[in-house]
Amino acid sequence: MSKSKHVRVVVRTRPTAELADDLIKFTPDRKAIHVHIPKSVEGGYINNQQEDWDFRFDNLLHNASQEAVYDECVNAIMKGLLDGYNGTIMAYGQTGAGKTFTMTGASENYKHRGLIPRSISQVFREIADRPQLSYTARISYIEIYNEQMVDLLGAIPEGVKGDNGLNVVEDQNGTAQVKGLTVRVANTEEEALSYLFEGETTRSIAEHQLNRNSSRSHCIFTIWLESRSRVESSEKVLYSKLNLVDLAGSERLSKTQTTGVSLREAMYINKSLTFLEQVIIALADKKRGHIPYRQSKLTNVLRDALGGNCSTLMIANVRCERSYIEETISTLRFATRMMCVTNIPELNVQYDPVALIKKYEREIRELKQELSMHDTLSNRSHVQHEPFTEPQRVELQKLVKGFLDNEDEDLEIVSLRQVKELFHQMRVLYKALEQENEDWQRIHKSALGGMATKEEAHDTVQLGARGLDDKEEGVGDLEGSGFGVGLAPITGRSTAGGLAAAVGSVKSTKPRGIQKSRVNLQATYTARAEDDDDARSEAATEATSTYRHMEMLAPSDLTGLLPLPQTNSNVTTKPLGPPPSRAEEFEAFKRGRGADMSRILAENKTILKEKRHVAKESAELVNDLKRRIDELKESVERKRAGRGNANDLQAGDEIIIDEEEYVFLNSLKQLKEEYRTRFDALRSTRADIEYCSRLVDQCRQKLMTEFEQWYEAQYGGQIPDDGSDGQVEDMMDIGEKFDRLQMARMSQEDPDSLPFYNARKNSVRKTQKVMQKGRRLAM
Ligand SMILES: Nc1ncnc2c1ncn2[C@@H]1O[C@H](COP(=O)(O)OP(=O)(O)OP(=O)(O)O)[C@@H](O)[C@H]1O
Repeated sequence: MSKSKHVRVVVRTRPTAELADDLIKFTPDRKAIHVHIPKSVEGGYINNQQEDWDFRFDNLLHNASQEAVYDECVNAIMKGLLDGYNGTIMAYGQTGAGKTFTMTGASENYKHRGLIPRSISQVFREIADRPQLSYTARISYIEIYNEQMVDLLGAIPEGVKGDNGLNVVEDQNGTAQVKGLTVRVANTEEEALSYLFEGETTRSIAEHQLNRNSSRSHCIFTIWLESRSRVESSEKVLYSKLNLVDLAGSERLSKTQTTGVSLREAMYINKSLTFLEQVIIALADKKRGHIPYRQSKLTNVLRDALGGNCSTLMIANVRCERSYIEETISTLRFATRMMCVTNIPELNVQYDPVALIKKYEREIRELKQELSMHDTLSNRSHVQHEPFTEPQRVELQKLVKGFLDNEDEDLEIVSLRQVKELFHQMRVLYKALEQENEDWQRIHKSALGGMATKEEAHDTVQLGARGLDDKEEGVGDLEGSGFGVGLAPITGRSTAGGLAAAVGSVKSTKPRGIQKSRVNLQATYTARAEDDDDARSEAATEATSTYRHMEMLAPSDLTGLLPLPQTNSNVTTKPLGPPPSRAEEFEAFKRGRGADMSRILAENKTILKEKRHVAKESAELVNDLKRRIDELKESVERKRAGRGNANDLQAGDEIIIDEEEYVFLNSLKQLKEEYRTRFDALRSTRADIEYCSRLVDQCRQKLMTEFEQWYEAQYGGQIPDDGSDGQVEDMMDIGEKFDRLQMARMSQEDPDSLPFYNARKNSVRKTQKVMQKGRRLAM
């Protein structure tokens, strides 16, 4: 059924007592017809060009019974229909040649019933004979009259115009469908037959009401079948249909006029049959690309029967009386052309999505069972095939983070699902980093915009000489002096002069008044963990999240709290005499106009102090852990050395360790885990400290800038009565004072060392900045 097949054509003659046997001869094999019309004959036939015609068809049914016609025309197509192939049987011929008799038959006489009722009966018989399949039969019946479609199973049409809501559309497979057509389910043969009769009734009512001639219309009765197996997987659904088409009379226009058919009707009939002929000619011409199906409703609706995926059969109904010889030749010529049309019958299979999903679920279940069996047999029982849970995702993210931080040398790959999740987590981290970077730059820009020289927070907890970034020894290495917590070395500090020189103010887009800024603090340090342990403790996460949403007041939140300096000389009232000392005024300023900022500065300092304290304790703990780890490592090394040379071992020999070494190794593992946890917590705290320091600096800067502006507005460029240069000693915190003292001491001891000192300080600062940036990017 998958090979191309030409349209089968069977000629059926209407029985007559006046057979023109001198003009029409049938070959003994009943496959061919010879028509002979001698030139100058009486009776009015015009035949100047040709005398003889030979037509060959698939079969000739002369004086055949309805049953014989059915057996010849329908049996093969019916079998295909039940198996999922489409079929079309159409009756073509002049008016009165027996098309309707062939297709519908005489409704009052059971013996003379036509192909449609016989097909219905056989469909239900076949369905009953195939209990292994579940069939659904549906019926539709459509009439095309003057290029208008009428749904014969729908409401009786009220007017002659329009298609009564019917529309020919193409589905996704390019198959034409009549949208809006009533398609009724027929559970029994009787039900299906009742639809046929209902359609006939509607047709005759319409004929009567609208003054139609039913022989001028095309009728398409369709049996739709849907089948699925009751025993096998039922997601496979077969769809098929059988079109039983009774075409309008094919007589020529001149003839219709003589028989009283209205010109308009005759033109429509002629037109649609001409289009049918054009389609058939186009299909017969293998070089033709375009087939003009859309020219008429008939060809559009029947497109899958004409050069499509249907098994198609045409019954050419002819009359063999002398007076109809011309029409008979015309019908036989059309039928001959029709034989050149080839169709490629195809199985119409679709898959029920719901049943398909059920089937796939079943298959997946079975495959999982098989996979888990396989895993067990190949010692891969830890491999997970289910989607990852949220905690597992968090764990994987930690793994990725450790890998990116160089803490873990390798990521152990256990399954494709895990690889995908790792990549996903990598993307998540990358996005977070990008966002963080953007946020940081924004904060940095707005908050530090005014800080010209004081670039680094000077009270930051400093690492020891071999700090967090020491790639070889790791954090807290005692040999490298471990963590140093407290005052930073002098190289890490800025000068009081630098602080005093800082100018500018921080702009804020927030409304006036204090606002708390929620800042996402993310540890920005990169450190290499010493060993290849991939387990990271939850405590680290907790430690990070404790400060993640720490609320501190940023100086930018205070914009508008401080009084704006009054620069308008008309408004400012300058006191007479030398201005008071800046220090005194600054103290007064902190109690008055700058009270809020001063308070916030103090609060931020307190928070910073607390965090330093936490960091100090944390660093001590980490150092202690490191020391214990080193001790244990040495003990393990000693044990190993005592075991002798590993080279002495033969292949397959097992290394045996004693109980003490086992305890050492166990403790070592636990200590390392704790070390990582503490280390992560420390790193998180340090990130918080860095941020807090920055805030403290900003607050201080803001307070001082506001004060300077206020002082300038108050006293202009007057020299204070204390003779100071305007620097505010009181504004310096202990770190700044320390810096200054150092500077003073060094300039006293060796004034030449100052440039060196300053250059080194700047270089350290730059290096710190670069490293910080690198860490941020690596996170
Ligand atoms: N094979 C046949 N045996 C007996 N009677 C027939 C046969 N073919 C046609 N007739 C009779 O001929 C008459 C016209 O037939 P029918 O209506 O089927 O022609 P038609 O081709 O459908 O015409 P129209 O195009 O007008 O619909 C009917 O009365 C029908 O009973």
